[in-house]
Amino acid sequence: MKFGVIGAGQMGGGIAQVAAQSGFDVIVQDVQQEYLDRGRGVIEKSLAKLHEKGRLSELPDEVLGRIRFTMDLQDFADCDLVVEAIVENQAVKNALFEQLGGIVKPEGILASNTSSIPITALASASGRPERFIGMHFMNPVPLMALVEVIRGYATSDETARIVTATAQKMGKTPLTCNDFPGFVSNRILMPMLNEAVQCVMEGVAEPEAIDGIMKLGMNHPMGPLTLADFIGLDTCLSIMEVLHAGLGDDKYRPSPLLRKMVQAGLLGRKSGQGFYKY
Ligand SMILES: CC(=O)CC(=O)SCCNC(=O)CCNC(=O)[C@H](O)C(C)(C)COP(=O)(O)OP(=O)(O)OC[C@H]1O[C@@H](n2cnc3c(N)ncnc32)[C@H](O)[C@@H]1OP(=O)(O)O
Ligand SMILES: NC(=O)C1=CN([C@@H]2O[C@H](COP(=O)(O)OP(=O)(O)OC[C@H]3O[C@@H](n4cnc5c(N)ncnc54)[C@H](OP(=O)(O)O)[C@@H]3O)[C@@H](O)[C@H]2O)C=CC1
Repeated sequence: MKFGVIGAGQMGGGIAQVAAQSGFDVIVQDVQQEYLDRGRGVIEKSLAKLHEKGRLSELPDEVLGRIRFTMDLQDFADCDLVVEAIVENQAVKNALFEQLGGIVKPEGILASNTSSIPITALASASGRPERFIGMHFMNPVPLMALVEVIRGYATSDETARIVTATAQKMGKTPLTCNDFPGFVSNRILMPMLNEAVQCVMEGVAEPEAIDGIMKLGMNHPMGPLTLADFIGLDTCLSIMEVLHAGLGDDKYRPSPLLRKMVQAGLLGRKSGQGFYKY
């Protein structure tokens, strides 16, 4: 299978890495050489770590050798499956899928790793709604077991079957849901993270205490503010906005502090500062 990934950020890089570990030939695109180089560096570090722990069946260079990096979308023409992992913005994703729909061979499947944007809307933009699906990996992709598979209104059974089988070949457990705002994962997770931000804003407790309470009290592997920093506060805000607009209930209102931090460029780990400094 020829596996395409658009976006070499934290998710795109992880998806490309795991696809290559599974034996697929992978091509990764981003809009600037600098982002491709950064993505490659992250993949190299992750492969080295997995190798060191005896969790790779091949040498890191053999896996890396199956990944090609490009800035040219035309290189995706012969892909069997393309997973998009660019910024969480519907207009930007729509424009990309309009383009990809005209480039990738007609039998190729297009998938989005979106956290919350309606799969059915992106499917319409692609011009091939039967061969369009949500393939939602979790962060960090090399370590997390789940792929949330989201069927759009017109996704065919064949597309769902191929994508489910591909996720299994990647060593993941695919679980399927329908196309509602935030799907299952972020409809449940993100209001909790947003509430943690609201607790900071209201002075309920310091960030360290909020995270400690949820880690030690609920056995969560990361506290909610650490996790929000890890995901990216810009991505968290975009997801809350989709939930708020899509479900029309004020219980999904993004915390004003979350919005202010994003406006200030405090995006979490990827910008060097969020609730914590990195
Ligand atoms: C927003 C969305 O749309 C959807 C989402 O993805 S929501 C986010 C979902 N993800 C989560 O909720 C993650 C929550 N956190 C966790 O599950 C855990 O903290 C974790 C799996 C990330 C790490 O687990 P852990 O074993 O308890 O922590 P930790 O000891 O720090 O890390 C384990 C090892 O993995 C390594 N590691 C971390 N990321 C890695 C990666 N990408 N590749 C390879 N190794 C990695 C660490 O370096 C560490 O190595 P050492 O043992 O040598 O130090
Ligand atoms: N972060 C997370 O925990 C998770 C995120 N997701 C989803 O995955 C997607 C990517 O998120 P994440 O990896 O965190 O984001 P990042 O910001 O790390 O990466 C996004 C990448 O896409 C690039 N990009 C932006 N616009 C375009 C474009 N038009 N064409 C090609 N590349 C582009 C970005 O470049 P630039 O730097 O120029 O913006 C960047 O390299 C989002 O939809 C997000 O919701 C899903 C699961 C978990």
